[in-house]
Amino acid sequence: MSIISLGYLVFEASDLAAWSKFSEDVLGLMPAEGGGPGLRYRIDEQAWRIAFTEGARDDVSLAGFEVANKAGLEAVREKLIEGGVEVTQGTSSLCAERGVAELISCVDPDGLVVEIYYGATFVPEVPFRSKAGVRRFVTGTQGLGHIVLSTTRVDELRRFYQDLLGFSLSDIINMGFPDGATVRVEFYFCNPRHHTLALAPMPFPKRVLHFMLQVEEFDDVGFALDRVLKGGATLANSLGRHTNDQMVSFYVRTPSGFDIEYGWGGLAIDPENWRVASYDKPSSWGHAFLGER
Ligand SMILES: Cc1ccc(O)c(O)c1CC[C@@H]1C(=O)CC[C@]2(C)C(=O)CC[C@@H]12
Ligand SMILES: [Fe+2]
Repeated sequence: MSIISLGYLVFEASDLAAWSKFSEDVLGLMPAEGGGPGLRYRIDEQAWRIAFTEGARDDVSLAGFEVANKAGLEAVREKLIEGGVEVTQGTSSLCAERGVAELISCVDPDGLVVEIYYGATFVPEVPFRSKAGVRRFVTGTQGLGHIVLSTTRVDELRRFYQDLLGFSLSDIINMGFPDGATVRVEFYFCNPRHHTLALAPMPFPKRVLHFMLQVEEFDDVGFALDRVLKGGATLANSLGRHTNDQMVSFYVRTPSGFDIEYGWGGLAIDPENWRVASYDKPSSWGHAFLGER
């Protein structure tokens, strides 16, 4: 009884007009109906998945993780409290704003607000439709995608996400950099998506290095790549295939300075029978680094 998916993400962004154009015209997200100030987008039947509020940080400000039901919420609440984490009950107006039945809120060791909820709102009567022509994003039991956090406190974050929230290690990649440094990135799953969370112990001025959205059809990666090149957005890493989850993807620089990975073909694992693996490189081909950070 623990976390079953990454359900929603909120970012604080300084240029909402740029994000609005980028989200719809490049990424192919669908504006959500209603919802307070800022921007809110859908990628499937869920009422919203990704939101932006105006602010100077240009970083992720909140991650919403899903539990199956009330029993799941109580189990996670107990683990957090036992682990010494302060837990706040979401008010009914906050639940209404998020469109969930119930939520609790806490803060991870790096200061990221984490909400745990069940009972998300679905709007099947308004089908997902992308102005840019994206057919389907891969969500469902795999949740919205994955997020990679940069940190200098990997031990504390591992304790929080693995020992308290119940994430499991998928694998470890020891990445060598041209300057001779190696970074040990840890990948974690909570459902059949190979990783929902990764922890990268490297200095970066933001918490989020990138988050990943996966499309069902390979051509929708190609069409998105065309829109990036045509729309003047910066390609951060070229098309490539990752060693661990076998995802074919590219990375595009967002208006907030972190990246979005746009991918297809990621491995769906059997969470009950997974063995940890190690790799010594991030990609079997491609993902050439193009954009300055
Ligand atoms: C290695 C890998 C496997 C699967 C993924 O979904 C994935 O994003 C990665 C790359 C992770 C890694 C990262 O996000 C931190 C910044 C890194 C080190 C880069 O600059 C390239 C690879 C990136
Ligand atoms: Fe990724």
